[in-house]
Amino acid sequence: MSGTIAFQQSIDLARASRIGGNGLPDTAIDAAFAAVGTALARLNAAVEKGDLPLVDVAGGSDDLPAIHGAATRFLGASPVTDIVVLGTGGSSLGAQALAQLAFYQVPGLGRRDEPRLHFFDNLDPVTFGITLERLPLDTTRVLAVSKSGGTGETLIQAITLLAKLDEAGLRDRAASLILGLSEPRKDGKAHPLRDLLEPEGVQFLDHHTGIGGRYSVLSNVGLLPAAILGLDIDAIRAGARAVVASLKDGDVHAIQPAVGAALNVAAHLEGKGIAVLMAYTDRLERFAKWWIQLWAESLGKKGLGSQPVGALGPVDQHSQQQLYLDGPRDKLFTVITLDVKGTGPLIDAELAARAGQAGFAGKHVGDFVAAQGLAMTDTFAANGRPVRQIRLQRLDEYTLGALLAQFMLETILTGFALGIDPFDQPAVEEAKVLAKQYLAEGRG
Ligand SMILES: O=P(O)(O)OC[C@H]1O[C@](O)(CO)[C@@H](O)[C@@H]1O
Repeated sequence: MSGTIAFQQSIDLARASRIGGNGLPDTAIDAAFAAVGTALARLNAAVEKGDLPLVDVAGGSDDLPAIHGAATRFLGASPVTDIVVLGTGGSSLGAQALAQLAFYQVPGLGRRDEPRLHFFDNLDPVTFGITLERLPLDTTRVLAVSKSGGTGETLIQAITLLAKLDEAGLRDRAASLILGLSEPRKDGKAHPLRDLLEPEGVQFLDHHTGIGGRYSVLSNVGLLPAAILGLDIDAIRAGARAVVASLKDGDVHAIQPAVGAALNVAAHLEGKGIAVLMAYTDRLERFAKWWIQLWAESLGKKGLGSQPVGALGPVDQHSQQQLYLDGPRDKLFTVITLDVKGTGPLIDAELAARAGQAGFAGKHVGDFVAAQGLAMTDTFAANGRPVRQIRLQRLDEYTLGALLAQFMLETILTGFALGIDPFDQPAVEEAKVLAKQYLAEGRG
């Protein structure tokens, strides 16, 4: 039996019938649901045939003991002060989204406990150089992730790190300090990351060959770092499983990824070219980053697709709200709120009165944030800006697993419904190849 879906979704305030003429007309939403119904049948048939391993993995649990075991071996017996994850795009962003549950890079707070966590998904000579100097290498563990094994950034980081170990007299310990995660070597073919690290004795876990990087968060790519951080990966999967199981529920209007896809398809039909995801919790800041890659790389093809924008509430109310409410009517908004009423520090009544804010008195910080999320949603609607609401009771592993599954499935269904292949990314190769050529030629 599958569990309950960890969030509530409503598209009511996206409808023109609710918010006026600039909302999405029912005719567009009905047409979108018809297209998504066909897309859903295609998706379910592909799952049935075993052609969509990402869905099997998201809904399964057989591989979890192996991931737990790998996490234990990775940490080893001696104390670990720092964990470095090398990898970019889909080899990093999903793990970062999960790591925010353990307060990784949460704005204004960050993670204070050891092991410290470093995701090097962007290549910056200054940042990487300084961190390499500062890292206590003998108590650092490195996870090098790349589906293809050929990504320049990841390779350069791995090469320089290996050289640093050498310099520190630790190269003979590379096998216990580094773990790789990549596709298996194909017969007779070069595999740059394995070719680099395996001669040092570095072990590799296999990246599922049938799961693209941006869809890999619920595989060992996201769950190994999560397990290393002590997150409950079984609960992450359980949350995802509930969403996956709902795909067979029958009524397309009640299947949450299908509802989300229909909304986006309707927005497409109405010429809204920008999708904004605004979450009212710091711990979903990386989730938005993860979704941006998922959405952009999956759907931005052949002149189609919408521009994903990540926003954080309430801070972006003080940055982008003016444009959102009064700028071009080209956006579909998704507001994710967390039930934070009654949580956080109490606002002292006397001090609130002194600041002339009697309305703050006796309230909690969470009461204000909850009021802001609702006020923002209602203001979108009042200004005729279509907005989808996703409400979370709590933010934990189960909920995040559900959200990750929801947004991956919604993306696939949107692609299928619009006639876009959501699994390839033909355009990204060009600049990658050129960059390696320019590097060899000394250009830049
Ligand atoms: O996991 P890899 O093969 O290193 O690729 C990293 C990222 O680079 C891309 O290929 C884009 O350049 C993404 O699709 C992918 O997630």
